Order: sequence, then C-alpha cells, then structure tokens
Amino acid sequence: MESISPPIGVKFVASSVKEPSCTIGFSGSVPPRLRNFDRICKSNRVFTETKSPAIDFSDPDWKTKYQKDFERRFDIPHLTDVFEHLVPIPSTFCLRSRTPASEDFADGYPSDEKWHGYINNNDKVLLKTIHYSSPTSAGAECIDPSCTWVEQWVHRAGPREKIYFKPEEVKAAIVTCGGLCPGLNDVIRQIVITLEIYGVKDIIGIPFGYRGFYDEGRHEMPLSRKVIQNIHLAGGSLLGVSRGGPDVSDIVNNMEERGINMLFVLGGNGTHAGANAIHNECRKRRMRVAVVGVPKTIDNDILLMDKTFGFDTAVEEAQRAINSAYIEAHSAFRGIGIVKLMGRSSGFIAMHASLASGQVDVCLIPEVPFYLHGPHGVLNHLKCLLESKGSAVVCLAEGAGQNLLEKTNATDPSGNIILGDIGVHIQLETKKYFKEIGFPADVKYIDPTYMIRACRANAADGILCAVLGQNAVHGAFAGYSGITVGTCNTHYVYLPIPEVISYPKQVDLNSRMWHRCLTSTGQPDFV
Ligand SMILES: Nc1ncnc2c1ncn2[C@@H]1O[C@H](COP(=O)(O)OP(=O)(O)O)[C@@H](O)[C@H]1O
Ligand SMILES: O=P(O)(O)OC[C@H]1O[C@](O)(COP(=O)(O)O)[C@@H](O)[C@@H]1O
Ligand SMILES: [Mg+2]
Repeated sequence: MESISPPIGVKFVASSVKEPSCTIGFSGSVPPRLRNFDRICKSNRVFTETKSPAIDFSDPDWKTKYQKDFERRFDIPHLTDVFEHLVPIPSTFCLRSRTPASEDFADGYPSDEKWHGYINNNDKVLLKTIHYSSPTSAGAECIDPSCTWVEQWVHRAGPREKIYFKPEEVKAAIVTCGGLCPGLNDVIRQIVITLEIYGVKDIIGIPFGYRGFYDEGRHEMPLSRKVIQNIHLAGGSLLGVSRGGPDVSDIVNNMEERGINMLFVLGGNGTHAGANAIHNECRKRRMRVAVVGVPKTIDNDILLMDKTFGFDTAVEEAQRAINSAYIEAHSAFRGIGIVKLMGRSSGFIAMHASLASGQVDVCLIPEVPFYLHGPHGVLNHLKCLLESKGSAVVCLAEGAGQNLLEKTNATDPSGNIILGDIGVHIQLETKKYFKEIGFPADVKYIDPTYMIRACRANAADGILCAVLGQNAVHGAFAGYSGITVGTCNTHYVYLPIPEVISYPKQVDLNSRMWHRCLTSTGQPDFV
C-alpha cells in the first residue's frame, strides 16, 4: 500500500515535496529540501495547499485512511512478525525485592501478580496535542486545508506483563556511536541496572562504537552493576565512541559469533540508520534478536521527540560561555563577544541558550540565512549595537552561514560533511570590518563546544537518561526490535526507527520558540 502521509512534523508549505515515509541511509548531510532555507524562512505563514497533494481531501474517508496509514507506519516491529509461534513468558521485571544477579530460575521465575505496573501493549500516546483552529494560528501544523483535528497515536513505552526472552538466555550488548554527548554513561548505567533486575547476567559493552564489532584486538567489556555504579558521575562514554566502521553484515556476523541477542545502540541519526539496518539484517537471517536504539544527539535533531538527552545539559553549560562573552564585551570599550555552539544542521542549542541567557543580541542558526556585510548585514547591526548600548553578544551554531565559507567536500569517517569554522570566520570578519570603518571594536571569541560536550549530564538529563535506558530494556524484553525510545509530550514512547531519522529535525522558523528568541534578542532579519 502506498503511503498517503505527509511528512510528520513538517508543515504544508506552498511548494512542499512529498517526503518518503521511510528513508534509511541518512548519513549526516542535510537533504536538499531542508537546505532550501529561503522558502521556509520567507514565508511567515502556513500554507494549506501542497503542489503535490498526497491526500485526496475530497474523499470523505481521507481522515480515516490517514489515521490508518499513520497507525501502520508507527506500528513497532516485533519478534512475532517473523517468529509467529513465539510464546511469551510472564515478566521477570517486578519490583518485589529480590537479588536477581545471584538468582537462578530453577524454581521458576519470580512474579508479582498483584503488581499493576505494566504497560498494556495497546496503550498509546497522542503525538500532537494542539487542535489548531486555523492554519494561521501561530505554529500551526495542519494536515488538511481546514486544519481538521486528526489523531496521531504512538506506542507507549514501559514494562510489559509478558516478555519474549528468558533472562538466562540473554546476552545483551551496549554500544555508543557518533560524537560524545552528556548522559551516555547514565544511559549505559540504567540499561545494565534494568537488565539485571530482569535477571540478565551476561551483559557486555562494545568498545568504540560500531568499530568494536570489527577491529581486531578490541575486547568486549563485561558490565555489571558493580562496574557501572558510578560511571554517571563523569562525562564521556565508558565504552568509547567512534565514527565510521564496519558494514552491517560484518556487525551482524560478529553478533552471531558472540551470541548477542539484545543490542542497545546509543547514537544519533547515523547510528540509528545503522541500528535499523542491523535489525533488518537480523530479520533476514532469522536471528531472534532485539535491536533497540536510544537517541543520543546533543544537537536535539531527532524528529518527533520533545528533546534528546544531553541537550538540556548543553544549553545549561553554554550559559557559562555566553555569560563570559557578555562580561568580556560589557567590560570592554566597544566590546563584542562571539560564542560558537554545536549544531551541525539544527540551531536548537544556540536558540535555547540565547533565550535562556537573556544576554544575546544576535543568534545565528543554520536554518536562517544571513549576510554579514551590507546595510542589513550582521556587522552593520553590531555597529548599531555598539553605538546604542556599547557592547554586543553573538551566539551562533556551528552550522550557521556555511554558504559564507569556501566549500570543501571533505567528510568524516561516518560520511558527515566537515563544516568550515563559521565562528573563526565571523570573528575575523568582525575585526576586519571595524578596523576598515575606523570604528575600533574589541572582539573576543569563545568556542566552548568540546568542553560542553564532555560534561556530565545535569539533573534533568540524568532523569531523562534513566527513563530512556530503562524503557530500552523493557522494549527489548517485550520483543520489539528496530525501535527507539523517546519522549512525546512528556510521555515516554517507542517509535519505529525509520520514522525518526528520515531527516534531521530543524528549528521551525514559524515556531513560537524561534519567535520568542527573536523577541528576546531584538535582532532584525539579516537578509
Ligand atoms: N546510513 C548509515 N547506515 C549504517 N550506518 C551508518 C549510517 N550512517 C552512519 N552510520 C554509522 O553510524 C555511526 C555513527 O554515525 P555518525 O553520523 O558519526 O553519528 P550519529 O549517530 O551521532 O549521527 C558510525 O559508525 C557510522 O558509520
Ligand atoms: O568533532 P566531532 O567529533 O566530529 O563532532 C562534532 C559534531 O558533534 C555534534 O555535536 C553532534 O554530532 P553527533 O550527534 O553526530 O554525535 C555536531 O554538532 C558536531 O558537528
Ligand atoms: Mg549525525
């Protein structure tokens, strides 16, 4: 059946292109549709038509069809899709006090029949909670021209009453891929703790990302509560991370050799593309394996989720850099402080950090094109700020203004385009500009990116990591595979991997949050 769905989370814009409902193979670069900032940026309103209508709104049943199609897309893969006759057993996850690590199950599995802590498989979470009365409502996301209320439900995460793995038969592996992110150790820790509560004793860490499935001499790391007890007190990843690595069939060969039947994959878009490919390969080989992702992206660029772990910490930690830039700028005669934050294709960290600080005058993100020079350029605005208030602070995301830099086609081992350093460029251009116009300014540049990324998770992220890690284990024991965990409207959910990685989530320029950021900075358009 052909999908009738428009891309989730993307507004109907006048010239929107139908998005494939499932694009695997994303590897860091921004799809052309999203690179076309102009179209999105310049329209400050939502269009209710599409040039390539995927849905026939004259069909009286369009809504039912849409909802059915949505349900199909967001159905989460289960081991019984392939192994029809698998018989589940009652969950060994109950909160009755016992000592699972030292327990064997000779006398049967522990159970707690009176406990009502399980999630029903049919429990669902509403993905979109606002009923926009009109497409012109601020931030409206509409399916049809009348902005009809259409329900979109996704699966609720958590422990199930029946499980599809016997704990003593589980060999669970955890791997952390891509760049670092605050909270990786917290998630590893919670996965191990929760596995042990189910009664799993064979838990290993794969060193240095997907490479650890391949490189000779890299030994798996046995994990237990004892090993992971305090790892969350430090940033980084106990297991190490890496970009690039072996192809999927080598990874699955290695999993077969090691007897891994539960794989927990912590990573971003690229890692999840890999996890989904591993899941598909396992299915193809009829391996009874659960592959579950935990989205790790400091940039917060995974679709559909309220936020990903590490993001909150990054925003909080960025305050120190912004405040330093402010103090430097404010204390200098005509001071300008420039802070570069992470955000390869999405400006969420810069936007939130700017809003939180209240000290930023100009926020530059990848989604918004800008000129440096000319009457409407950033530099002229900085001059106005120096004249009016004596100092200025600029906060920018690393992916902003890439069109101003010379292009290289260089990529990292994962295939992500290596960006030019926009922070250094703006610093140099700013110094040059003020020198040339004979209006001396004191420019200070701060790049705290790797200092931020190496931090340990803050309290909010610590909680998020705990719940995500626990839910990942519940999902695997429940027999799901090819899924990832997340939060939607503050509820915890399971989502099929392809739906969250078809392109990176970006700041919506029609969103209330971006408008709030602009209100706070008071910056004009720089085009
Ligand atoms: N399309 C893909 N299919 C399979 N594996 C991928 C794909 N894209 C990236 N990977 C692998 O995922 C890992 C992490 O990818 P990367 O883009 O560096 O980080 P992130 O997961 O944070 O986006 C790397 O080992 C990379 O080889
Ligand atoms: O220098 P590295 O390790 O390639 O990491 C830089 C990248 O890490 C990020 O913070 C997040 O990247 P991932 O989500 O792919 O790990 C990007 O914003 C940034 O471009
Ligand atoms: Mg990535």
